[in-house]
Amino acid sequence: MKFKSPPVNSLSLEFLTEFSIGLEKLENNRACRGVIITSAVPKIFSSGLDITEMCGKSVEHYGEFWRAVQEMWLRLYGSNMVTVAAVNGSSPAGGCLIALSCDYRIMAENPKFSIGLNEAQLGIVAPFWFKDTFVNVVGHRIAERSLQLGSLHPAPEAQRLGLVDELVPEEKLMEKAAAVMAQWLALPDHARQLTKTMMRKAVLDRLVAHREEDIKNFITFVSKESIQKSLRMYMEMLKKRKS
Ligand SMILES: CCCCC/C=C\CCC/C=C/CC(=O)SCCNC(=O)CCNC(=O)[C@H](O)C(C)(C)COP(=O)(O)OP(=O)(O)OC[C@H]1O[C@@H](n2cnc3c(N)ncnc32)[C@H](O)[C@@H]1OP(=O)(O)O
Repeated sequence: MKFKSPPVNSLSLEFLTEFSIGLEKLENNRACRGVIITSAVPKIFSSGLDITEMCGKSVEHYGEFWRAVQEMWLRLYGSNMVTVAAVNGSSPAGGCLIALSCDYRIMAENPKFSIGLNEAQLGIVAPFWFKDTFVNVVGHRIAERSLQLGSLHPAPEAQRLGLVDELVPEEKLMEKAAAVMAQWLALPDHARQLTKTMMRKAVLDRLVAHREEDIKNFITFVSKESIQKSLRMYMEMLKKRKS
């Protein structure tokens, strides 16, 4: 799957819905045993959740948007397929969550590309299931420090922390991703799938059990004037940085 929503592959409601439907179709296709996720937008894997979806909209919209974010994660993190992220650009916040939800992460070895859960820098808080996914990849201590500081880690640092599994030159990324996919697909599906479920079930079940509460929390949180102000200021900062 190649993300192609310029300029930055931000995860809008429309993008998330299309991504989830795409994953569902592949999941139901018995001929498809694995998926490599990458980007067709130069230098950007995904800029994370579309901030405009969280600014100045109705309560109903926030609810619909958050359900779509949850749905995407439940499908990807809970997928029976082998999932490999070929991270060919920067990947903050929700973009990082997509990579973390895959079975294996390969990143282009460009120190200008960074990845991490930077929510704290926006004045917002990563929800518990973002945190759980992060902890399952890098461990509690690294996740705690990185989350509190809202760190975006340049590719070499991300590899040192275990946030990505390996770095390769950009031109070799897809070749390497295909080789990793072949290695994982060499195992019998049933054994690999049951193992994956065993490792991920508790974290998936936690969101399923608290899904409606999580939506309510998101709506309450994002509707606060202080949070709206932080998000508006962040968007202005992005635009100013450009000019
Ligand atoms: C206690 C209870 C807690 C419950 C709380 C529940 C939930 C709250 C948590 C919600 C979770 C949110 C997770 C997220 O994903 S938030 C999004 C975080 N994303 C970012 O911080 C990335 C911001 N973007 C960048 O850093 C850069 O844009 C870049 C990705 C590095 C690319 O840089 P560059 O190539 O230089 O491009 P520009 O910066 O010029 O951007 C082009 C264009 O795109 C707009 N844009 C960028 N990112 C976003 C985005 N995420 N959403 C919307 N729009 C974005 C940018 O403003 C430019 O627009 P203009 O061309 O119109 O100026």
